[in-house]
Amino acid sequence: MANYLRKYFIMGSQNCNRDPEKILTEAIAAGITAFQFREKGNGSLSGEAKITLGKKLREICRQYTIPFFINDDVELASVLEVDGIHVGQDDTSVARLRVKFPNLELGLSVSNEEEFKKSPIHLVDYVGAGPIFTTSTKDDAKPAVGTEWITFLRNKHRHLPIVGIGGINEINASQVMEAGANGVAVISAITKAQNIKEVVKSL
Ligand SMILES: Cc1ncc(COP(=O)(O)OP(=O)(O)O)c(N)n1
Ligand SMILES: Cc1nc(C(=O)O)sc1CCOP(=O)(O)O
Ligand SMILES: [Mg+2]
Repeated sequence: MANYLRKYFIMGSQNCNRDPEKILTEAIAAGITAFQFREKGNGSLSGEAKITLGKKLREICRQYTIPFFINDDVELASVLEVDGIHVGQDDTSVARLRVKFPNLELGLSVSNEEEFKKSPIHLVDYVGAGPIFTTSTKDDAKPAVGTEWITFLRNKHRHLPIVGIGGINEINASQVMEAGANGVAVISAITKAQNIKEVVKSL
């Protein structure tokens, strides 16, 4: 059941202080199980530059058979021949995506009870639950919800694939798993790591 969620790495060039291709290649060698291209926020690329980087990162994932997700950008989903799409509550609806991309994995962010109530859980392959801890990576992140949020979702849906996100690192990842998550999604824990191999192993 969605084993690819276990160590889910998310990255865009705006998160990197060195070559994103090198960071992704090191993270794959270290054992990540999925990758999401999230080119978004201050300093991110757009237009042709975004597509060019997306193609390079997609090719690396293809080479190592790592599932490749795109964040938000539905047009790029086809261009990059992605394995899956991750959307939030205010992005393209999961219902539309399910019709347009019947064979892709679909992930949806669910950050609180209000969002949970209006989410078509039966249409998604997994939910991204967070921010579990405080994060400085996403400017418009909602308030941290703690690992209780994972427990809440797990009690509602015993078999729902859940990935925790937000402020997760090699030290607190075990709390997220113990609360019932299938995996952890991280950005800065890997992009800012001194030693990617050690961090991914510890996750
Ligand atoms: C695995 C995963 N979970 C949550 C998110 C956040 O998605 P969203 O709420 O749409 O916010 P942005 O990432 O688009 O800023 C995610 N990307 N991945
Ligand atoms: C992209 C994203 N989504 C979040 C959510 O709560 O939905 S938190 C977040 C940023 C995660 O970055 P880091 O691992 O560096 O904290
Ligand atoms: Mg989004």
